Amino acid sequence: MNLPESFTSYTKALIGDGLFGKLLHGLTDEEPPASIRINGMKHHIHDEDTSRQAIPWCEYGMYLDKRPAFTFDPLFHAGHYYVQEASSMFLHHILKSYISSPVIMLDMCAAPGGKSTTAMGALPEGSTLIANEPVRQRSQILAENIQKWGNPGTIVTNNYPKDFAKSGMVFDVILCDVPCSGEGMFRKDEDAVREWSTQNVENCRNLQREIVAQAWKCLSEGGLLVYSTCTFNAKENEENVKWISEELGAEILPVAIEEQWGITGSLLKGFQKPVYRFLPGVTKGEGLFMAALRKNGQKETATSIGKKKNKKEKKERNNGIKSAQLATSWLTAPDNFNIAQSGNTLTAIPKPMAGIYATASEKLKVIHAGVTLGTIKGKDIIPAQGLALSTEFNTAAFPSVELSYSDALRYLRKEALSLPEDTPQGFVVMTYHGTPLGFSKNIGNRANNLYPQEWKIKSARIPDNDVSPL
Ligand SMILES: C[S@@+](CC[C@H](N)C(=O)[O-])C[C@H]1O[C@@H](n2cnc3c(N)ncnc32)[C@H](O)[C@@H]1O
Repeated sequence: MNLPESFTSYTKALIGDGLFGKLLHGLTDEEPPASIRINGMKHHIHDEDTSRQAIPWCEYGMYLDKRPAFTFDPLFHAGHYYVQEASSMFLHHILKSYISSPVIMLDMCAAPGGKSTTAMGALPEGSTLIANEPVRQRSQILAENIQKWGNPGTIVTNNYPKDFAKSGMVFDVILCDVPCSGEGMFRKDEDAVREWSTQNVENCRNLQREIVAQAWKCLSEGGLLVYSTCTFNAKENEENVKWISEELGAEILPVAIEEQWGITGSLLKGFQKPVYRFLPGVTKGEGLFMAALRKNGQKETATSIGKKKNKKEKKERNNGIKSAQLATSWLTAPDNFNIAQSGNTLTAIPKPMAGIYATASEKLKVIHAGVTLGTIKGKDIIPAQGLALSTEFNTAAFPSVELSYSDALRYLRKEALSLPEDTPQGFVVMTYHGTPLGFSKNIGNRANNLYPQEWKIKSARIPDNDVSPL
């Protein structure tokens, strides 16, 4: 790896020769450790499994001995786990340290969804998360990953931070996992090395401050801001945290850590505040920086938004009422939801998030919310992929067909499958190891594969054996 000279000289001066030697070894001689994070709402972790190499700062995280081709694991597509490098899971530890009752959280820079799904595993039940991504194409990937995860308490938006600042919405917790110069990605992504420059570090720093300044306007008094980058330099890290503290008045919060985790503290001279840096070669994970900050002031929660009623929401609910009666039987606890109709699409919105959903629909570009139930087509409602993957899905509402490993991959490649002869006509859930993958429509002589075109596996290869790490 050819590290840029100005990166090397700056970083050496910042972290010292000893740490730099370890970092260099980590970047050039060590394989990036493979790790996944289990979806606790879909998959049970067996405590007695002593072979599991736990990630100490996240109860759902585990290191793997090798990196399987996750694409060929149907359970990966069904949202049983997320492939995430270990350092990023530190967000779980921060949220667990400071959040103990339901909150409304905003993930401002959320695609592809690693930290949003981490947050969902850490926040108390009854919380709502808005996962936002301003880049349109990336917001679609985010919506896909959020739906695979299957937690109904999520809204996905496609907006810029200034849109949130204008919306008047407030949040108890905001994560700014800001775009950065990506030094922490050097060993995984050669483009990160090629694209690095001191000018880009400066540009990133300015953009990061802009994002945080807008986010700050949406943070409730007493609210928690988590600032995060995947880069090493102090300009985008300590200097920004110092700026947030001095210019915006944030309190920098300590998080309990253990020495053997190998997390490095502040490297900026004269700034001895609690911040957390993960260096390859020192920590078992990729490069990352995180800090927890509090907006000082009288504690008030954003949950009051959830109590606001909105005319638009009521109208949508009334329009959808007939089809809604049918679609609610598709949920395990329909009484916990309101049904919203937008165009021909029916969506189930958890009652505690009704108010925030209404406000978000009015002020922001919402591209996914709650559980997408289906699309009305004539007398039919075509069940949605999001329903099949939701943790709220009542699987008993449809007949199901259990697929073999190779058929499951064929289904995920959107190939037509022939179903057993005794399969009833109509919509059928395709399962693998009892887990829903999606729907087909059995029309007698054949079955239409309803797996979303944009989600399908593109590779034609089918491994002989199941590659699942679970
Ligand atoms: C570090 S990545 C986020 C990774 C994500 N949090 C995860 O864990 O999967 C930063 C994201 O910020 C988005 N972004 C770019 N410009 C932005 C802006 N002006 N405001 C907010 N986000 C922006 C990028 O498109 C990118 O998806």
